Amino acid sequence: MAFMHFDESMQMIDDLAIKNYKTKQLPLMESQGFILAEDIVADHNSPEFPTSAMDGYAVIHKDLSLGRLHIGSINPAGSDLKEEVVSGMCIKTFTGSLMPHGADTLIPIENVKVDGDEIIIKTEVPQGFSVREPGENYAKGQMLIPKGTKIDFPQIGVMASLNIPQVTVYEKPTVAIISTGSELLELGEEQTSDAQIRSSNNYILEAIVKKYDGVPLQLGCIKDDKETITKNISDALNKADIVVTTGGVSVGDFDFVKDVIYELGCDVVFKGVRVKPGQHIMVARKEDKFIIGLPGFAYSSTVTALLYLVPLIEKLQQGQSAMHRVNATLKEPFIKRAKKAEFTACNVSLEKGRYYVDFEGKKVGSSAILTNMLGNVALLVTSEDDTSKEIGDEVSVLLFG
Ligand SMILES: Nc1nc2c(c(=O)[nH]1)N[C@H]1C(S)=C(S)[C@@H](COP(=O)(O)OP(=O)(O)OC[C@H]3O[C@@H](n4cnc5c(N)ncnc54)[C@H](O)[C@@H]3O)O[C@H]1N2
Ligand code: MOO
Repeated sequence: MAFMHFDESMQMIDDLAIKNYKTKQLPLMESQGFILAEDIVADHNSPEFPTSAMDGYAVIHKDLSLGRLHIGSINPAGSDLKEEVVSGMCIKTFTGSLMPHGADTLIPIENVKVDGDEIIIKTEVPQGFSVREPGENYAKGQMLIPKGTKIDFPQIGVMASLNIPQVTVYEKPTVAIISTGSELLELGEEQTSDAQIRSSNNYILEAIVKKYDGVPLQLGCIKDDKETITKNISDALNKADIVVTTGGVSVGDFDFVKDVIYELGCDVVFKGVRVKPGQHIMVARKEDKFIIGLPGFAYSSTVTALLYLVPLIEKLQQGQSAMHRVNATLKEPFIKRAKKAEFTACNVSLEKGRYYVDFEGKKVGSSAILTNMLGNVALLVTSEDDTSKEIGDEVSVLLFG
């Protein structure tokens, strides 16, 4: 099967339609970090009534020219004052108090001198000064937070002010993680042969899932044995919304994962993309569940998880992309090595509002070099039609958010 263009594979992920989204209700204070599954619309004005924004005296503006006003009464915040301001008088009013009826302006304490039960106007203020009009913060019917927003402190605050104790959110998808490879040792497992290597893939994937709003279900490492792989993937598919595997997707005699995915009766969205690293990537679906077969190499599985797994986690929650592309200037030449879309680990720095890219400390070699992901890392993105680049050239860089 011919490998597809990287952009086409991205478009196919984008076009995947979800039939039934999973949502749930959460108490407001447990909803931080979830994605909102309902529009939040104001059901009242804030403030509901004209409210004082300073400590001072509520007056009728045209009375300021009288120079002196009688203090009729006192109106602390929280009191439901019935008395009205009439010409020639004022009511002492505080920050957060409702403006008394009749008054249109609040003259601050600093602008007057108190003389017995009267105030003397020292410095006038314009009409309406320090009066918060109804709807100043938000107006009844106003759409405040659209569905699809990730809930963080500003949303929590605004929803609290709207008296929303329960909120409908998308469930974070459960992502089952399986690494395949008979050579793999889990964390802490004793090494018994020189042919064994320590697995990093299933752990880095768990961390990626957590960072990008999924719930990881760590299933560890399994052997390159077709029966074991079949059983583990089909069990995982029952328990999770997304199953992600690493290894076993290329052309070796023991690369069973791709065959198992076909044999489980999944619809293969694509298999094989002109991308480096990760050309053997496989994405399949079974109704609203997904299986992603990532290549075994540590750098490949990490990059392809960011490119394909993260958007699927976001898609199941109607979320927005946490990663974004920016333009940057090359501080070193970049040698284009493959006629594929390439994602090359680079160092990114921000200087005077511009991003710069260099490759200091980054090794050129196989897709096993996971340490290239350390440091202030981002991915330099080039397309299959790009050629090598020079110092000073503008390039596109993917930041991890
Ligand atoms: N004849 C060909 N050989 C290979 C091709 C090809 O097209 N023709 N493609 C190469 C590319 S590109 C990649 S990427 C790998 C992908 O192979 P698999 O996905 O089948 O992965 P494995 O062979 O199982 O493993 C590859 C490599 O990664 C190590 N590995 C595996 N799992 C882990 C883990 N959990 N943690 C850390 N490292 C892991 C494994 O030991 C191998 O060294 O195929 C190329 N070959
Ligand atoms: O798929 Mo491989 O990741 O290009 O090394």
